[in-house]
Amino acid sequence: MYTINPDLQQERDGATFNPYELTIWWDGGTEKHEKRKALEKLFLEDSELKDDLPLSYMSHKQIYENSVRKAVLIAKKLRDLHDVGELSVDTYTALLGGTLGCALLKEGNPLSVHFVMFVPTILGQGTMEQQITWLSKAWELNIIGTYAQTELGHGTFLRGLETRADYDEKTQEFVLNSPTLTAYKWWPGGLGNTANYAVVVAQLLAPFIVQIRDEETHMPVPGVDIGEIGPKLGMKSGNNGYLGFKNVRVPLNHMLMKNQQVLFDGTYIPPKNSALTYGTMMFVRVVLIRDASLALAKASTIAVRYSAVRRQSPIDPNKPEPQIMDHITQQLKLFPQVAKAIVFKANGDIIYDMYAHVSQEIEKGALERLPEMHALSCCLKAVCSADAASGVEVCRLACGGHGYMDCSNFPTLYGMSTAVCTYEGENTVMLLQTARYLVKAYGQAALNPQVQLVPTVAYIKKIIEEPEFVGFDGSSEAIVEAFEYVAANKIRIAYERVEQQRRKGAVPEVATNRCGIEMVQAAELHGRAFLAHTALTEIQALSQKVSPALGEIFQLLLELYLVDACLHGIGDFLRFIKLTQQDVNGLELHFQECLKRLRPNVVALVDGFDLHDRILDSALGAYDGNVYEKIFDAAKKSPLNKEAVNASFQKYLKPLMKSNL
Ligand SMILES: CCC/C=C/C(=O)SCCNC(=O)CCNC(=O)[C@H](O)C(C)(C)COP(=O)([O-])OP(=O)([O-])OC[C@H]1O[C@@H](n2cnc3c(N)ncnc32)[C@H](O)[C@@H]1OP(=O)([O-])[O-]
Ligand SMILES: Cc1cc2nc3c(=O)[nH]c(=O)nc-3n(C[C@H](O)[C@H](O)[C@H](O)COP(=O)(O)OP(=O)(O)OC[C@H]3O[C@@H](n4cnc5c(N)ncnc54)[C@H](O)[C@@H]3O)c2cc1C
Repeated sequence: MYTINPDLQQERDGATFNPYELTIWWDGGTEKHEKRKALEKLFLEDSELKDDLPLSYMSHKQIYENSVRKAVLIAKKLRDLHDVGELSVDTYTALLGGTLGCALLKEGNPLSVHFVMFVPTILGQGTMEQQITWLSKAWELNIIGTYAQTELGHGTFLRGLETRADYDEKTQEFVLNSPTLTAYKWWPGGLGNTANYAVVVAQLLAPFIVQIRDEETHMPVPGVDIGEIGPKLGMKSGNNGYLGFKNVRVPLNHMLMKNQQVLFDGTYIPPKNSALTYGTMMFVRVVLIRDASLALAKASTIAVRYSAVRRQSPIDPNKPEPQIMDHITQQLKLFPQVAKAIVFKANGDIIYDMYAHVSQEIEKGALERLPEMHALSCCLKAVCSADAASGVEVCRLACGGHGYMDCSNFPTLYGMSTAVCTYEGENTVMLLQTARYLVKAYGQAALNPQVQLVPTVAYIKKIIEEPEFVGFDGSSEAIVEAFEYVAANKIRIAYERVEQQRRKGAVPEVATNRCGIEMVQAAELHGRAFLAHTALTEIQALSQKVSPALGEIFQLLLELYLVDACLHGIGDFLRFIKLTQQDVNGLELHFQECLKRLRPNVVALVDGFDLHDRILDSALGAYDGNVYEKIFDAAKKSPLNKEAVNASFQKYLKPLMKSNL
């Protein structure tokens, strides 16, 4: 019998808005919502896509083989959808890392990098002719590719990559070599045992399409040394691999030549902007902002539902134990994560649209907005992924001991979300990229007050025009303005310290390294100021478009997000703005007031994310809230419970116990 836990039901009955309305916004409209539901039905009800045994009880090899089996089933279904004309970009996204994809292959899909990086690189870096040659084969999965850039010795510093592609004019071929152990490609997803082609980034820092396995036998082609890199913290079925080359020859036209060319006679024509080679990474960084929102939505759904069901420790000694959500410190942990999920979602959508616009301009040869887009995508990728990973961990801790169980799904969620802090550009490195741009922008504005800065950094000029911040009243508008003011001052400090170092004779790179701490702080605050600004404009506008009941909730989430963000950075605010004791008290009380006001609606809010139980895959977070039954059922699946006495008793324990007699 399907019964809903009464505490959870009571929460739902007490909500003041309809979660379905939130779901429709979250999904991007009714049509997209219906498509998502149909897709979930198609994939989640397929018994072949379910795992009988939890992954924790499978071996490394079993996990991989099972993931390939399922990845192929998913790919076949995608092909069927394609044949009936029902395949859209949204479908791909959902199935390759989105919520649905993570439900079907919770530890990663060995074909993800094929779709997320191999195909986009051909699109972004290949000439029209190269696209015609490779794209249909890749879409149809006649070939399976990966993106092999990182090496054992270098991931961040791409100019330090050691893989060589030397041009042989006589045969008009490139010869690929890994001259050292550290030149081996290391990490690419799907490279271990799955892919037979790879985009290989080699010096001259260009992408090459290289066949790495035979199309029939799947044996590595001569001169290629491939393997899988072994177990990792998470993403256990990503099939990350290594790859070395010894005199592997590829034709000249296997170098992807949209942005840079090598002619038959070996003449090299460099790209208009060297960063164009890094285009695929920018695209993925943009997508990762939405992924951060999804990670927080999942984690907060699990922890909020559990906190409505779990009762512990009386608050009033004369009353029964309350739902743990009534401990205010529990609200402190959970509610900001719900608010961040919504704010990151709104930001992710905006950035995605901005990226689409900028990449259209780039296609036409207009590169003016590329640096701005790069700077923004880097710091947002860093800030959102870091907040998502720490938010998932906060939610796990908020579930006490049971949060530590695999069956809570927090270990997997954490493994997946913390990986984002490293891949597609390690977060500190990303912040330093943004900082470099910000410091330059500040310098331009400081030297020439008439200079026009691009919209996302235009606020920097305010502190030059009006060095004093006046009129902080604790409102959302004032917090956003203060955030920009604080960020601008942090950028100013980074700029001034870099200049000081340069005056002392340091070359720019050394000066930047000496000021790295100021630089990352400035970039983080710039990211947070952008998130706050967009949250204000987008969520306020959104509140007007939905029902008054939901509008009120959006406003409340906005306030909660902003006050929480402000209190987290209060040291910086106090440093640059004349806040009084009363102002800070006001912020603290406002924050607590937000928690109190959100309390009756928080279950409905996470219900509004509408995450299917299979997507959550958590004994603690299921819609029905039958937590204890589900924890027990999960424990029963342990192979150690299949026999009353384990063989180790006779073999080891008993002799030990007897020898003590
Ligand atoms: C499912 C998961 C799959 C995971 C897959 C992966 O992880 S795949 C592997 C993922 N791997 C990674 O993510 C590796 C991370 N590493 C990198 O991306 C780069 O090596 C780097 C950006 C750190 C430095 O690069 P560098 O040493 O060549 O550059 P520099 O610092 O000397 O700056 C030179 C100029 O270029 C500019 N610029 C740079 N990038 C871009 C861009 N994308 N766009 C536009 N512009 C860009 C920069 O701002 C600067 O401009 P300025 O100031 O001169 O006007
Ligand atoms: C799960 C996963 C999947 C991946 N998939 C792929 C893939 O499909 N294809 C692929 O090519 N790669 C892939 N990668 C590799 C990934 O892109 C790199 O690991 C990442 O770019 C970081 O590079 P690194 O490992 O060299 O770190 P490092 O650069 O060695 O970082 C180590 C430390 O050094 C610091 N550091 C490095 N440079 C600087 C600097 N300039 N200034 C200040 N600090 C610095 C960093 O901040 C960090 O604290 C994957 C990685 C993971 C974890």
